[in-house]
Amino acid sequence: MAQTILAPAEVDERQPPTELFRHLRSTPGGLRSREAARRLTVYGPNELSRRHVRRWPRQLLAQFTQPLAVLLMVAAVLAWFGHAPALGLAVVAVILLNAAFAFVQERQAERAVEALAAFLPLSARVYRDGVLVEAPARDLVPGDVVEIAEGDRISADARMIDGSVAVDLSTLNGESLPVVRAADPEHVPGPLLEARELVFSGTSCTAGQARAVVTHTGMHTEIGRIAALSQRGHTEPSPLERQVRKATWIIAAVAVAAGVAFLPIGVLAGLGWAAAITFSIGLIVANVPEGLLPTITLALAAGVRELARAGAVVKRLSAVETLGSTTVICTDKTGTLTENRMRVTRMWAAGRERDAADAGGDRLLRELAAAAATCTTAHLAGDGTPADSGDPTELALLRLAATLGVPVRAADRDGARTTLYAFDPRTRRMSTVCGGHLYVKGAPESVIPLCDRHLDVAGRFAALTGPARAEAAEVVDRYARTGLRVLAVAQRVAAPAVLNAGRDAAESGLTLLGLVAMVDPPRHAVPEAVAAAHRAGITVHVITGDYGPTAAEIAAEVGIGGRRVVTGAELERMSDADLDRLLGDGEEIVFARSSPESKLRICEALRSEGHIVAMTGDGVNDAPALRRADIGVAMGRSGTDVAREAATMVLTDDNFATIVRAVEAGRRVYDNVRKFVLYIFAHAVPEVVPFLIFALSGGAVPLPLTVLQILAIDLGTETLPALALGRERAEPGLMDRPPRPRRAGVIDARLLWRAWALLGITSAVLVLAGFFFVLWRDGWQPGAELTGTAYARATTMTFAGIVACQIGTAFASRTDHASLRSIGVFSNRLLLGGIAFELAFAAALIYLPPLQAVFGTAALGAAELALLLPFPLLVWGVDEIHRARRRRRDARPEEAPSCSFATS
Ligand SMILES: Nc1ncnc2c1ncn2[C@@H]1O[C@H](COP(=O)(O)OP(=O)(O)OP(=O)(O)O)[C@@H](O)[C@H]1O
Repeated sequence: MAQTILAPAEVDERQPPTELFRHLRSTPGGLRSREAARRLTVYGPNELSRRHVRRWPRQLLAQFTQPLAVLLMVAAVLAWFGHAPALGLAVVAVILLNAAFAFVQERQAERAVEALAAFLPLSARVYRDGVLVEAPARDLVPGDVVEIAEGDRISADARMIDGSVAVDLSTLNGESLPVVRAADPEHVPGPLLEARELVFSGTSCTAGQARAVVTHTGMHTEIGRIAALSQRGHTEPSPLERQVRKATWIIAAVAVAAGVAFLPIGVLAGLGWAAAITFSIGLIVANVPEGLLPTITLALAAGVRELARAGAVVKRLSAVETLGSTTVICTDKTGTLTENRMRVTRMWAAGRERDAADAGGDRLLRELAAAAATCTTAHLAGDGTPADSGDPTELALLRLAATLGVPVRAADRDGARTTLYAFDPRTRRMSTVCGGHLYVKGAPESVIPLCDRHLDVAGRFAALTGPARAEAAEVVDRYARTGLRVLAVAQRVAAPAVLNAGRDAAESGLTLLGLVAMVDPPRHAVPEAVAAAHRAGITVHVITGDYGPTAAEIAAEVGIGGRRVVTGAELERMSDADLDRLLGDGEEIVFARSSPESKLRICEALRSEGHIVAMTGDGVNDAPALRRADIGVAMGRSGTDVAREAATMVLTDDNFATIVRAVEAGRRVYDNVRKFVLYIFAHAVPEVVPFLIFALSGGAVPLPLTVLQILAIDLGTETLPALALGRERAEPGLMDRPPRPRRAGVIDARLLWRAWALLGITSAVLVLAGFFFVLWRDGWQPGAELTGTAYARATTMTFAGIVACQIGTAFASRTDHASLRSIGVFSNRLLLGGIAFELAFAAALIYLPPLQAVFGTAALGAAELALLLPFPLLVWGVDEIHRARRRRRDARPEEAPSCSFATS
């Protein structure tokens, strides 16, 4: 069919469908795939090309206007005027290096988030070669005929050709109320966005089902024309980043205060103004933690990337840290705890019960299976679609009918159907009308009350009396208690006009044909994941549309909670205060037959109690609860596009176990941020104390460290080990701790105590010991002048001492609680590499003559090196003992932290 195609702008979507098809050279059966492929090369992929705004120059420039950079610039200028041009140049180098470092890290973080889009490709159901297939939305072309159903994101501008849908147009016009769109065979004038017969790319379908022919794709769609929408949104800093920014400021203020305070002290100690100014500046530059923020952003981005690989795509960097403090997970049952692979195992009709495998010989059970299979819209593989498509419950019914020898072919079923009353999650039933027959299937409590007749033991129609109802109810409960999902199937024979007249009129006076019960086994990784969540102090509630006893049994099989079941009706009657009390008990609850509104209500109640809530959902109506939860979790496979858009995290494997893995990753990232903050903070004490000694001795002790040596440590030797700490693996016991309280700061008193008091003071003592050792060997007397190589060797020893101590600090920082042995001394290869770099850098500074000249260093001899050798071990050892004592204290029962939110 090689022919010319209209340019996109020439397609008039308002003309009647027959003309539109002619213009688009298509048919209601869609395009052939060869033709679609040809059009794809002509029109290009159906995606919004980002306007290529060059952002990087602005981003790079922004690095230099950061307040901390400005502070450093002031320092550089002061150094210049203070006759210390070398220091001035060094500070400029620091500014440049920092800006480059931050810029690269920010770009990497941005890319990590952008790359996630590839994990969540949008797809569309489109007719190709007359068959309905699922294709990537980017492959849609004008002329394609697509099917649109509840929960779909509409991926191209299209004109409806049959059916009707409710559409949420808020992305185009800001209106949040859905509007109804339906096919219209006429030419309809009026404003484009208000046209009743058109649907637009970027909007979503909230109800109904329809077919439509694509008129515009990619940048030719309405949304493509709205240029602003194709630009990237502004990313908010995460709470962790905000906290760290605040802490950075506090530390910068302390550094400046210390620097300024040093000035008069230095002068009084006989340093002279120029040297004192140089020193103040050095102190400030060294202690302003410039690289902290970008490093944290990068750690979060690394977490995002790793989570995506594990099957959890998060859309915001901040979600990673929120995940780590999750206290409650509210999960669906079907597909999340279970495999969503249903198989009918038991059947009941006319007082007879059979295993599905043995039911083939029973006429009534075969008729029951055929009726249930007729009341479906799913497709088995090879029957109109290449793979199974549709609701797993319906696929199970289609398979059952085929096994019992009464297969229902999709083409016959759809051809005979005159009306479809789609599955309504509120009433929990669906019906189809074929001529004079109505077939209904759904939750037994929904279907049986509409029945007034049933098949009696002899297979004749009889009134559905009280005892017969009681018998059916008893069977339902008995099946449900073993974890089976039970559906009731009913029919009605009446005049087609009555059955097609509307749902309420049609679904009454039904005849109960029987019950089918299906297994949906729990996913095998779930019990272990639930146990892990419990050890981590996380409560798991199940919120499901399924029947109470079924849900309670599945919950019990995977290890969730007591057997407290609250039905949707009970929840509706419950006051807010009662709900708070119920949730406050800490008991795990199964909310059965619940509605999307109850999800929202439970979420609100938990959040108001201070919980951090992760909530799963897959339907259109779940979107508000997903938005409201701290972490809205949508299903990548079975969920609707609408739920995926509302969620913060999308599970590409729909598996509960992945949520728990994501919580663990969140905790680990947060822990690692603390690790490198600890490491970076610890050096402050051994750098500052020597100056205090110099100042307090009134200059009797020479200044133990030069400014450039400080800069070499903070901006040279330490950088790689700090980054490597951000990549530490999870510490043992990470998931045995209770969740971090919502308000806990990343930099707390314990961290500061460990950094400054424990690691810092130990290092300072060792460093000074090294310094005095060199002085003593040189026969120095207090108050005596030290010059030349002797002084250079002494300061070099301080420099090398700090480097050696920081190696010990790096190993100590690797764990928060656990012993180093439990994680393996050599398990962080990056850190080993970082330390090797640190040693090589330090050695170059100490032994290479050109660098000696710049940094005022001198070669150290064997005795000095021998003295330095135990420093790392001593620093690490002190911290190891501290952690061991803490572990012992935590293990004492009366002081052990509670591992369960319930009992805390
Ligand atoms: N395709 C269907 N046709 C008729 N009834 C159905 C269909 N699917 C589900 N039901 C009935 O509606 C009930 C609720 O289904 P719904 O899809 O809301 O929740 P669910 O899949 O059981 O569980 P979850 O909320 O955990 O995903 C089911 O228990 C079943 O009785």
